[in-house]
Amino acid sequence: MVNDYIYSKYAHKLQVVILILLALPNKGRISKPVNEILEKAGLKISVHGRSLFAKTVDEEIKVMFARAKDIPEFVRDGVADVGVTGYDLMLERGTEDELEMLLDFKFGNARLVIAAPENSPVNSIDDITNKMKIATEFPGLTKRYLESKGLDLEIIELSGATEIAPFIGVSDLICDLTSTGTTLKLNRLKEVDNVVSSTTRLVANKKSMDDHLKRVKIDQIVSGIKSVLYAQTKRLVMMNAPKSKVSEITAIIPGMGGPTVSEILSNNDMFAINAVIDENKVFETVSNLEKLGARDILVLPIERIL
Ligand SMILES: Nc1ncnc2c1ncn2[C@@H]1O[C@H](COP(=O)(O)OP(=O)(O)OP(=O)(O)O)[C@@H](O)[C@H]1O
Ligand SMILES: O=P(O)(O)OC[C@H]1O[C@H](OP(=O)(O)OP(=O)(O)O)[C@H](O)[C@@H]1O
Ligand SMILES: [Mg+2]
Repeated sequence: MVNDYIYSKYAHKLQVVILILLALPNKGRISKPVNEILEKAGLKISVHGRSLFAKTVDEEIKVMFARAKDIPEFVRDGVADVGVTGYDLMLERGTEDELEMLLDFKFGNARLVIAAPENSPVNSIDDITNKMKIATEFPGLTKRYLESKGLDLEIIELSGATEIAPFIGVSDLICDLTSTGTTLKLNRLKEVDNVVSSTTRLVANKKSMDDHLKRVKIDQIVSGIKSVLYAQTKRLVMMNAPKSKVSEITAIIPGMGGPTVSEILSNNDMFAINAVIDENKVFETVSNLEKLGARDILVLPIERIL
C-alpha cells in the first residue's frame, strides 16, 4: 500500500516514533509463557527488577506490566494499544465487544464453572434456586450467566481460594475456574454447569487499530507471535540418504512445499534432505526413514515459521 511505502521510507526522517504500548501480565501463570513467545518472536524485553515499564529491542514498542485482570480495561481505554489477557477476564469486565481480538495463544485453557459440594442436591443448573448464595472471583460474569438462565442469586465476591466458601457457610455454590479438575476434586466439589471456556488472548484498542502507523506496528507484533505459535507444532528433519532411495524418501516426508534435496560434495552416492513436518508425525516418519536407508537423521525445533 502507498501508505506503507511512505511509512517505510520517511517515518524515520520525520522523526515519527510510533510508540506502541504493549500491556503484559506482571505475574500469574500466563506471564512466563507470553514473555517466552515474545522473546522467540525477536521482541526481546529489557526488564529491570520490579519496574513496571520496559523497553524492547524495537524503540517503537514499549511494555507496561499489569495484572491480567486489569489489562482488558487498560486496552479498551487506550492506556495501552495492545495487551495480553484471558478471555474470561475480558468477559468479567464486559469489554469483549470493545476490544479488537487479534489472536488466541491457545494456552491458559480453563473453564469457568458453577460447582457444588459433592453431597449437595444441586446437580444441574435446574436445581439452583434464587434462595441460594454463590461465591466467586467473577461476579460480573456469574451475574450475567445466571441472568441468562433466569436466576438472581446473592453473589459473594472473593479474591481467590473460592473452593472453601461452601464449607464455611459463606455460600451454597461457587463459580470458579477449573483446568485439570484437581482443585474441585480435592475440595470435594462437583461441577454443576459450564459457564464459559477461556484461553489467553492478544487484544488491541480499536482506535489504535484505526491509526495506520500504529496498525503497521501492531500487525508486526501479531505476525511475530503467530510465527512462533505455528513453529511450536513443527520440527525440522534433516538426513542423508542414498540417491537410489531419494524418491521413496521424499514421498513419505510431505514437508512444507516439499522437502529440500541437495548434493553432498564429499559423497556422490548420497543426498542431503531436509523438511519441516508436524511434531506429531516425527516418531512414525523417522522410523520409516530409517527403514528406507536414511541416516544421520536430525530432528530440530524451529523458533519461527513465517
Ligand atoms: N488453573 C488454571 N488453569 C488455566 N488457566 C488459568 C487457571 N487459573 C487462571 N487461569 C487463567 O489465567 C489467566 C490469568 O489469570 P491470573 O493471572 O489473574 O490468574 P493466575 O495466573 O491464577 O494468577 P493468580 O495467582 O493471581 O491467581 C486467566 O485468563 C485465567 O483464565
Ligand atoms: O482445575 P485446576 O487445574 O485444579 O485449576 C483450578 C484452580 O486454578 C485457579 O486457582 P489459582 O491456582 O489461580 O489460585 P487462586 O484461586 O488464588 O487464583 C482457580 O482459581 C482454581 O482454584
Ligand atoms: Mg488464579
